Amino acid sequence: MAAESIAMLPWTISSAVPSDHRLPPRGGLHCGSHSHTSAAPARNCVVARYSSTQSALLFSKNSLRKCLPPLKALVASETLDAPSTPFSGEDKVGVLLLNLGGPETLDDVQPFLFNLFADPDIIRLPRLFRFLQKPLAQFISVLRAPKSKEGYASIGGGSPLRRITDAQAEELRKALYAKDVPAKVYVGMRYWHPFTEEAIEQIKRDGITKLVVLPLYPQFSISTSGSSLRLLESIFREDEYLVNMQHTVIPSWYQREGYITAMANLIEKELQCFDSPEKVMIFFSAHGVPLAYVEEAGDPYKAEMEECIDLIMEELEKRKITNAYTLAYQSRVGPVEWLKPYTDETIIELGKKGVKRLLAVPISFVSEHIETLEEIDVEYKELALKSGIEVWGRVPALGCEPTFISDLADAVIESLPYVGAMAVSHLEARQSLVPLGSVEELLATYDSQRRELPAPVTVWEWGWTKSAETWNGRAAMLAVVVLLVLEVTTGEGFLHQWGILPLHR
Ligand SMILES: C=CC1=C(C)c2cc3[nH]c(cc4nc(cc5[nH]c(cc1n2)c(C)c5CCC(=O)O)C(CCC(=O)O)=C4C)c(C)c3C=C
Ligand SMILES: [Fe+2]
Repeated sequence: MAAESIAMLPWTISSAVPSDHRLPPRGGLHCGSHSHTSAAPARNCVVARYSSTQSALLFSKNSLRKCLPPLKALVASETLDAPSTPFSGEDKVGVLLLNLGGPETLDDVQPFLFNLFADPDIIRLPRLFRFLQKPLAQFISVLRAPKSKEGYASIGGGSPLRRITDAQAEELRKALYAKDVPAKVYVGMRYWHPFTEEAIEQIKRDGITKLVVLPLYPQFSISTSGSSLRLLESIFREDEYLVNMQHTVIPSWYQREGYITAMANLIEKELQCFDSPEKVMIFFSAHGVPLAYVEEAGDPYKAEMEECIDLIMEELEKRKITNAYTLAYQSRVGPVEWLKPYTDETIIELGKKGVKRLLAVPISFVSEHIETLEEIDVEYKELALKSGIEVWGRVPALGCEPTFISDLADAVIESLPYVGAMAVSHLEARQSLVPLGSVEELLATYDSQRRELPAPVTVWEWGWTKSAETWNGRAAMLAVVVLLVLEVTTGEGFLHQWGILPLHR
């Protein structure tokens, strides 16, 4: 998706954490971060948060090493509960893979887009205007559909996501079985079939007693895993069976050895296709998110992404592969600032700097999808060749790569003793296993940043105060309504400029 080609009203995303789902205040810890620049190996950044009442943590082995003193202190002050639920033969284990979903036919495109834009984790309206969420989603999805259909038509008439995710589920089931863990594996999509609700119905019919929830996004973002977990939380809350079913969530797994190895294998293999592999710049392209998600709402996505890339580069270094590399963010939407640098601008810059060989590595998603098959393979390749890059290559998405699937199976197995445990308190568990927690705990972890914003004020103030945010939001919505009316009546404006509405000839 080209940045300018997506219809959305991004100024509505003033904050990505809905206040109506807020959980009680908890303690929070941030332990460092860094910015990432081209070719300079940025060292391990940290995504470590904790809640003082229940210890849901998101961090990796490496980040733990860096943060050890404060975390040790934290652990010492907590009750060290053993994993509470020994795993018995009576248990029926289920694994729920969460994914985004994609339209399977061109007729699915508009309703799929409606579901996406109706998600408050994608478009956030100020509270006063929440009732407009669905009409707005309808409006934007109808406007966007023709362009989006073009993209899906060019990749064969629909998204391959369901087929690939189903295959991953089947391979994961087999890998678990081979490791003596018979389990059923379900697929729950956020915006298209099979919807998460459908998967949950099947889980209930099958009488699953222990569930491992595994979002298929290596790095956590409010807009992806967060959105799916929020949905899951609301489904769990309303259902007696589910309230009593034990579960645990693996919120992100970008730091796992098997995943890192699998990514490094793919990169190493693809480098061999170039005539001078050592002269190739490795170009990690991650899906972007609006900057406000990271800076206002505490989305760990950027930090996790940077750490993930450090780990992959460290692994490659061990294999004596020391190529220059860089990270950029693709698929931005509308005029607000998204995570930078942007992929398209970076490609142009690299061309200007005389880089001749680029190997694109899609890093935020484990299946081929429209943004790899169309945006990277067609749009960015074309841009690169125009910008002076002479040789372009692309690493395939992981799909059903055996090392990767086997590692996912290990992640599930390692999480099993913690299914149903209220909190993960063991230092070793935190150090060596996937970070775990219940849906509720994990949703609470990314609330920490927001609580650190200035206290609510009653008078108008400029800046990021709650009052200012509210009034900015209201003013923005009024402006949106006025602009939309003007746009439709005059045939001119930003939607036409972005190519979302056709220009009058
Ligand atoms: C980690 C991956 C992804 C993040 C982060 C993400 C955030 C995000 N996306 C949009 C808007 C759209 N996304 C669309 C499709 C889409 N997005 C991802 C992944 C991430 N999105 C995937 C895998 C897909 C589906 C691809 C497929 O094959 O079907 C679309 C629709 C596609 C189109 O119209 O071209 C939109 C729109 C936002 C606004 C956002 C963060 C706030
Ligand atoms: Fe997206």
